[in-house]
Amino acid sequence: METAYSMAQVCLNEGPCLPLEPDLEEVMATSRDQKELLWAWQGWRDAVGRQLRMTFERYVQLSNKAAKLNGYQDMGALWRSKYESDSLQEDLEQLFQELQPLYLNLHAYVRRALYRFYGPELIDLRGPIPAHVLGNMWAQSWVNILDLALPFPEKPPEDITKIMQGQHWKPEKMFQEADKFFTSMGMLSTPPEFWTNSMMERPTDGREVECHASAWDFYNGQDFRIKKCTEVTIEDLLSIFHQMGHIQYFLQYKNLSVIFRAGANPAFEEAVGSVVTLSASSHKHLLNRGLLSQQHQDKEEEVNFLMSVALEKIAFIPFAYLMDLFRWKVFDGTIEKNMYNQEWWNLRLKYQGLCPPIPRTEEDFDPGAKFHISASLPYIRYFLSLVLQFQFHEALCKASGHMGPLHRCNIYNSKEAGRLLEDVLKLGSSKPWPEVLEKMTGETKVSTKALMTYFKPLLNWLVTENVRQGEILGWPDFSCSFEERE
Ligand SMILES: O=C(CCC(O)(O)[C@H](Cc1ccccc1)NC(=O)c1ccccc1)N[C@@H](Cc1ccccc1)C(=O)O
Ligand SMILES: [Zn+2]
Repeated sequence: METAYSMAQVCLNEGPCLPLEPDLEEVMATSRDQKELLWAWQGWRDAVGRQLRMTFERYVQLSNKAAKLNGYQDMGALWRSKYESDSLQEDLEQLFQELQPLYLNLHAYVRRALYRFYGPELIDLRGPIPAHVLGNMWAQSWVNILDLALPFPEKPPEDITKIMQGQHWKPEKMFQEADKFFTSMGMLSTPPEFWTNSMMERPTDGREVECHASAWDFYNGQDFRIKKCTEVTIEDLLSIFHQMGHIQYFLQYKNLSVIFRAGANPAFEEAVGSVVTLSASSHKHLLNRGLLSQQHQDKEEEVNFLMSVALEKIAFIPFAYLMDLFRWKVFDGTIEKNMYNQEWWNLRLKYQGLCPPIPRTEEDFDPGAKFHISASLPYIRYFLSLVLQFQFHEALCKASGHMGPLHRCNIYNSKEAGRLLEDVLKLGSSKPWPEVLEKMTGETKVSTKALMTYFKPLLNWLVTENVRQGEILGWPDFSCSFEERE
């Protein structure tokens, strides 16, 4: 399934066939022609999802067999056991409910912005949003339609990708930039092997590679690598920070017994790189690194900035939650194989407030169009990481002596924050993760408080704006309409 996903392409009538990275993702990110977006969206699902369906059915059977032979109810139970909690699903639902007001306000606001651009024939102001116009192949991040959803369009942010390309950034420099962030905090730098053994660009010698980024620990205390088909964009720079967070964890726990060379739990592994990205994407840091020229941000520019972070992080919440809600139900038999696609879209409607842009059938297998489903990679780790990374950010900012709003904090150069983060990462998985969380934040429970604090100024603005527009929160018109569109 993973190979089929990594090799899939969508062919133009006459002319080239386009791979997902960078071509189809570029179309989904930049096209404002809903027919072109539909072509890429449907083409990818025809090329990947449909092909994986039969294999996925067999994969479910074999996975459950393996899980049962290892004493678990089903594979979903085995995946959840990694978090060592007998109230995991209830705790996750609680976190999701706490974040709903933020998501519903963002959804209503973005729906209005898309209505303004695409019109009433595509957008129903009381209904779900079609999944192909959100700027991302899976509608998991909406940051690429910031231009359509900018609160103060007369004060557009600088285009960092253009600035990077204008400064002739190369992939290696992007990796050095991320490495420098960690060393600026007094943390560990990558060994020479990293720079010779990593694959930082898609090979041009014809080798077919899996382009979805990943970081690898070779468990010999010396060999650590990243594999990524890097493009010179701000999105890829931030993705590299995420990958270098995995590498930093490897470096910090490399002297532990091999059994403990892992994150405190899978969400901790994902949160490390993402927490550094919160600082790296701050206006202060990008200015300091010469990627922005505008000195200060006024109130309105700050709302614009918070909107860009929310389009990345808040839009992600329901997607990251439903990915394993779906798979847990497939593994425990609640979702039978002849209902995979309709149940997938039921969850996409219920949690994300999205509709497919065209009718879907059980010939399709749309979940398979996402890497982690084809690669059998659990996803709830990213949902939990989203909450954790703001809890970590708050703790590290406090350690660095930051005063003022959380969204203005940048822990670059902070040796105090570096020491706190090091002390936590050095533990690997040698302590129960609530103890590790307590060492970092003083709390033993995952809490949405820090995330809500970070976005408070934006939520205030969103609520005011949505009330002013008379928006309906949610999607009472829950049917997905497919009337023919020119
Ligand atoms: O998939 C990723 C990044 C890849 C990864 O770094 O999480 C990678 C996934 C992977 C790929 C192949 C084999 C195994 C895992 N994870 C790692 O490289 C990794 C994971 C655990 C320990 C060490 C490395 N991010 C998710 C979610 C995400 C995260 C952050 C920002 C945006 C979106 C996505 O793109 O949907
Ligand atoms: Zn990761």
